[in-house]
Amino acid sequence: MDEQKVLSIKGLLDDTPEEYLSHKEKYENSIRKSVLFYKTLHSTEDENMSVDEKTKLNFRNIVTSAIFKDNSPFMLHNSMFIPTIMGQGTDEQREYWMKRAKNMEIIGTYAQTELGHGTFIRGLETQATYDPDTEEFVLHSPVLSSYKWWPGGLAHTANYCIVMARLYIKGKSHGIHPFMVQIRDEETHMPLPGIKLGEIGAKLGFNTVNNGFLGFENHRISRDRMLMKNAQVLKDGTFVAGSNSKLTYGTMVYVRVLIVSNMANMLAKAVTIALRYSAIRRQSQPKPDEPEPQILDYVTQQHKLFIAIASSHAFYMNAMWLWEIYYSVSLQLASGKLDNLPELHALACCLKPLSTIDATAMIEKCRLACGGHGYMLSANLAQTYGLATAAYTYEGENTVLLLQAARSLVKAWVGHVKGRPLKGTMAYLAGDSTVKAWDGSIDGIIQSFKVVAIRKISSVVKILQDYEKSGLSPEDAWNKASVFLTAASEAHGRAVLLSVYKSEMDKRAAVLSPPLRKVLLQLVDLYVTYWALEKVGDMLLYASITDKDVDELQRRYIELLAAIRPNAVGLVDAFDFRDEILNSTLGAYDGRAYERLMEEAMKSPLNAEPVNQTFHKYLKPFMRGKL
Ligand SMILES: CC(C)(COP(=O)(O)OP(=O)(O)OC[C@H]1O[C@@H](n2cnc3c(N)ncnc32)[C@H](O)[C@@H]1OP(=O)(O)O)[C@@H](O)C(=O)NCCC(=O)NCCSC(=O)/C=C/CCCCCCCCCCCCC(=O)O
Ligand SMILES: Cc1cc2nc3c(=O)[nH]c(=O)nc-3n(C[C@H](O)[C@H](O)[C@H](O)COP(=O)(O)OP(=O)(O)OC[C@H]3O[C@@H](n4cnc5c(N)ncnc54)[C@H](O)[C@@H]3O)c2cc1C
Repeated sequence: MDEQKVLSIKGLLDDTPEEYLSHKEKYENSIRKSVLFYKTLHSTEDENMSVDEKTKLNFRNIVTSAIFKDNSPFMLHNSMFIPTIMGQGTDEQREYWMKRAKNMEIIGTYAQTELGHGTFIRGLETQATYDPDTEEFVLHSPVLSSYKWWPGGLAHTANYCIVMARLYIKGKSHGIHPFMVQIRDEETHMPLPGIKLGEIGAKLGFNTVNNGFLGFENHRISRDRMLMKNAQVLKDGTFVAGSNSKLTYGTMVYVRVLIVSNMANMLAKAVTIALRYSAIRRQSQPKPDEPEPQILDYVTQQHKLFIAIASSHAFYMNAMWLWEIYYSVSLQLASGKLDNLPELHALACCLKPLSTIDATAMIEKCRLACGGHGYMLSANLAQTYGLATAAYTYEGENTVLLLQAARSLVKAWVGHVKGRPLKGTMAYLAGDSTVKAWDGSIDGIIQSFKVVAIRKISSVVKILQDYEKSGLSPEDAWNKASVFLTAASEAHGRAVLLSVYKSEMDKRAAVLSPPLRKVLLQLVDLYVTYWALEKVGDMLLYASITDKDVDELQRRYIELLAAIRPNAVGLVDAFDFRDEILNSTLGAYDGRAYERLMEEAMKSPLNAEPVNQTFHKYLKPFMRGKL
């Protein structure tokens, strides 16, 4: 977005420090900013969102997620409401609803999770009962646990939403399907009859996303409000099943792919803040006759921060790679070819968890690396953590997704043992898993991660088979082995993250200037070496690493930190975040952290007066023994 647009947005926003607003004021301020922002953003977009509308949407998501500290109440409109219309609507439904949604004539959200169910979609209780006499669906929330609970923007912002409900026809359940439901009057914004709406309350973060609850009391919608691309209900109530019931879960796969790039973005913001602050902060005096050094010169500080730079690059490369796979599978699905969907699902179920686990931990490490000032809300590290850690849970809780990936890995391995060929990102499982001697090169270490994954998958399959031989049901065997099933998925995910980061960088290296190539490949080396040391137990067990090899790896790691140090500030400047986007007293480009901390402190309402009224009301009588 060009300079003028950003500046005009900044001017339009005219931000008041959200930290001192009430819960209600925060929401109202966020609506004000969102409206102004989208008005400006909208005018910069190609009106005919071309073929790859999702890429354009991703752009809008990127900027939206970046410009709001706690995210916008419009977030779900772009990230799930519109993608669901695109992915689940018939051509005519897309034609009608996409126009209204893209022009912001309506604001939508995605209501799937209920008070009683989030992970187990097949357990959702919201009912959509077809009435052939009136050709309508009757939406009903039979019990409290069936209330929709969590959807962003649902409480007071959206006037439409996609409701994932259980379809009943003549008393028979036909599974979960998407329904377009108007929830508020377009003129008065009052909830429509038979619809209960409200906000779910204050949260760890996301406090301006307006997460809400929704209950139905026999609310009727016309038949054409069921999004019928993947399954249909005819006028007479005949149900026409789709080619694969999981196609209705398509939006979740899309968002999981989006989250990997979002984690790259979040982590880049946090490490920009922490690293710039580490360059201006001076502390302690290791050498008596020298001035206090920049804390960035402490190797422990480099250890905390440089991996975050490399991880952001790794997530970004993996996200772009995964996005390509998503895009090609989407085109295949559109032509009825489903056989690559399981692999895409398994990949998303690995990379979304690993990127959120790593990003959450590393963003927290960035905060901790900034001492007391990192604890200030004005540093914008706590809020960034709050946004990232939410992604551990939403869009499929990480444990559950890793178990989903394990399901695919176990099936692939069992098939391989029976002679079925492996393909795509699991083809390496057919490779030789015996490591004669440790190979400390980048490719050698990546190969060792693949061996670790092969060995973990094969051993957990053996555990499962032994449990079943002992008489346990497959479900009980699965549950008993589940800790090591998630470990096998993580190992597979690590192998994918490392090999894709390396191969994607190799592709780009050829067009980079030699100095830039050198620095970026140092980050690849740092990433691979860091994880080899983090997973040294696995390397000892499965990859024949010796104590001498570990010693060499540690020395290489230390040298890499030293090599990256001169370019560290340049590497975070290269993320090119404007101060308005970083929104941080510690991370501003000019390095005036202390002045900004003081400026922000003076905005505290408590500083409006030298003596607070509680002195005369409470303190003074208390201290005088007169209370
Ligand atoms: C998968 C489950 C956990 C289990 O479902 P179940 O029905 O029990 O299925 P199983 O029996 O286990 O498996 C059956 C088979 O189906 C296959 N399967 C399952 N799911 C899928 C799928 N999605 N696709 C394809 N296939 C699937 C499975 O492999 C089995 O196959 P087989 O039998 O082995 O052959 C399921 O219940 C589940 O998915 N649960 C999770 C629920 C969930 O994800 N909920 C999400 C609700 S919406 C939400 O949380 C929204 C949150 C807010 C989102 C905000 C978005 C922000 C994005 C970022 C914005 C900014 C971006 C900026 C970008 C940048 O910064 O760059
Ligand atoms: C900030 C935020 C925004 C959200 N926005 C939306 C939204 O816009 N729309 C929407 O529909 N939803 C939204 N959600 C809801 C989110 O999708 C759910 O919270 C998530 O799917 C997890 O479901 P749950 O909360 O019911 O937890 P549960 O499914 O009850 O899981 C709780 C715990 O039980 C464990 N567990 C559950 N099942 C299994 C299993 N099979 N095996 C092993 N362990 C298991 C999990 O590991 C988890 O730790 C949002 C959530 C958050 C935090």
